[in-house]
Parts: sequence; C-alpha cells; structure tokens
Amino acid sequence: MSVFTEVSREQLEPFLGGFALGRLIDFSGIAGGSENSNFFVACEGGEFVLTLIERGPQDELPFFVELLEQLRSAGLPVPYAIADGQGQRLHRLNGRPALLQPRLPGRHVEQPDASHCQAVGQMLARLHAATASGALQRRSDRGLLWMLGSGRQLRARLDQAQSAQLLDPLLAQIADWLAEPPALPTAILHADLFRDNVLFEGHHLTGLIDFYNAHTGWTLYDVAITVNDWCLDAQQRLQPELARALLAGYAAIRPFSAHEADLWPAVLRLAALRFWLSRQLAAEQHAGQSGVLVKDPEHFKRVLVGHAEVQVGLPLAL
Ligand SMILES: Nc1ncnc2c1ncn2[C@@H]1O[C@H](COP(=O)(O)OP(=O)(O)O)[C@@H](O)[C@H]1O
Ligand SMILES: N[C@@H](CCOP(=O)(O)O)C(=O)O
Repeated sequence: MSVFTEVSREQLEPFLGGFALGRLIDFSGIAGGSENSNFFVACEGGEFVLTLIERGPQDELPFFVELLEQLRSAGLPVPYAIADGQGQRLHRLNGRPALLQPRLPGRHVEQPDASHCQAVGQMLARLHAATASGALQRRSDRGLLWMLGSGRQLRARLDQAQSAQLLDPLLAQIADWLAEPPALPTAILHADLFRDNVLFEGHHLTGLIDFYNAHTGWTLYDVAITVNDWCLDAQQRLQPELARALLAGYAAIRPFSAHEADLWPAVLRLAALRFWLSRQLAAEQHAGQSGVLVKDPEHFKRVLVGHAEVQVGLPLAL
C-alpha cells in the first residue's frame, strides 16, 4: 500500500496555482512509501513530491518543517516544504495536511559497498552536527520506556531459552538506563536512516528523506540504527568492511569517545530491538489485512543474534 488518499487533477491544479510553478504536466502516486500518501508531480517549473500526511500527531508538523529548514541551511541534501506565494509551507489537500517538496535526484541503493557506507556515515555525522545545539527538540514515541513495555510483551511470546539469551539482558540494560541515563552526546536523530531513505547517484549521496521518525536522542543510537540496515551480510550479521567504512565516515566528522565505544555493543542491540518490536507490533496490527506492506520482524531478531557472532568496535582517535 502506498497511496492512502487519492488526488485528482481537478484538486491538484488549484493547489499548485498558489506556488507559481507553471502548468501541471503530470503526476503519479509513489508505490514505495508505507506511512503517508506521496506523489511525484511534474510542473513546467520543476519536479516535486507532494505528501499528504496520513498518521502521526499533526501538531508536530511545524517541528519537521523547521528541522528540514535547519538541515537545508547547513547544506544537507534534504527535501523541505516549499512556501507558497503567501509564505505558507503547511497546506491542506483532500482533507489531509499537505507538503510540497522538491524532488531530489538519485535512487535507493539495494546493495551498498564500502564507499556508499562511508558517505552515509559522513552525512549522518553532518546531520548530528547541524542539530547538536539542542535548539530543536522532539520526544520519541518509541523511546526506552516504550521498548521496555513492548519488550516485556514480546518476552511472553518467546520460549524461555530465547528470551533468556536475546531479550532479558537487553531489558535489564534498558531498565538500568532508565534509572541512570548514560551521559552520551545528543542531537536530532533521523532515527530511520535505512537504505530506502537515502538516495545516491552512483557513489554521490544526493538525498536523505523521510524524517518523520526524527527525535532528540543519543547520536550513537542513530549510528547503530544505520549500521543495522546498511552493513549486514545475507544472514543479517555485521559485514565488517561495510561497518568499518560507515563508522570511519562518521568519525571523520564527529569522533567517537571512549565512553561511546564501551556502550556501542549494547546500543547496537538496542537499535535492533527497536525495529524488531515495531515490526512485531505492525505485523499484529495488520494481520489478515491485504494491501498493507508488513516488514518481517524476524529479520531484526536475526540481526540481534548476529551481533553475538560478529562484532565491529568503534574507531577511536589515537
Ligand atoms: N523529496 C523526494 N525526492 C525524491 N524521491 C522522494 C522524495 N520523497 C519521497 N520520495 C520517494 O517516495 C518514496 C516514499 O517516501 P517516504 O517519505 O519514504 O514515504 P513513507 O513516509 O510513506 O514511507 C521514497 O522511497 C522515495 O522513493
Ligand atoms: N524502516 C523501518 C520502518 C519505519 O519504522 P516505524 O515503525 O517507526 O514506522 C523498518 O524497516 O522497520
């Protein structure tokens, strides 16, 4: 499923009229998304992406508009909400909040090599550097407390050996972190920088998209989320060459501390658990529904198992 709310030419033309982008040439729904309704829109004045927001707290949309403006000002290749002739960036179309953004060039990389991973690491560090001041803040609805609660529910469905091996140590760690949060650097995290949210032209990174999970958090956690998607082999174990390249790309801009290096194995597992839990939840919510793309929760269980088999430490400056 990708377009939840259809848009007609009769609705789109007057909407676009407010932006002075020339005549509408063509538009089509985008099949790739899972959260919102997205359309590629071609006008005489250029190529755009129209997003109708389907879920999530709508009063938080100004946060995302502001975040993307801040990242754009820092020179990152991100989409941003285009202002109409009245200076409005947030709109409504067909009963939904609507944003019009530039269409970024490039394609998703299915099978990254070390050079792609290094570029992703660098770009993630730039994202964190641009937001580390703390001027913008957002709480995650999938933070440690949510993971502890959802993890305990998942535990009840696993056999004892599996929960003892995979979940119990991690849930104990989360409880400790909640009681005494570690002092780690924070910034705004993308928090979902998977391959389907990055665009490349060859080896040139041309776009970061889909910031709707962005929130304030430990930058190390964002690195872990990213490594857990970009740097795996076919059995969902870390591929050391790819992980080293991504971490080196990141560290060239934001060096890691010894404290981060100590916590890295646990944070990497935490990041795997987060998506195991959210996929499990989605699978249960959408069980039996046709047309809804449900991603395999077991994938992230295997990532967690893989972290016990292959480890790649953080590089530290000498
Ligand atoms: N600004 C953009 N430029 C180019 N392609 C985009 C842009 N925004 C979205 N897309 C395309 O649309 C797809 C779905 O967008 P995404 O924001 O990931 O949707 P969802 O939030 O529904 O998952 C992306 O995978 C990408 O191919
Ligand atoms: N990239 C994620 C999907 C986004 O996570 P969400 O549960 O916060 O919408 C995945 O592959 O599971």
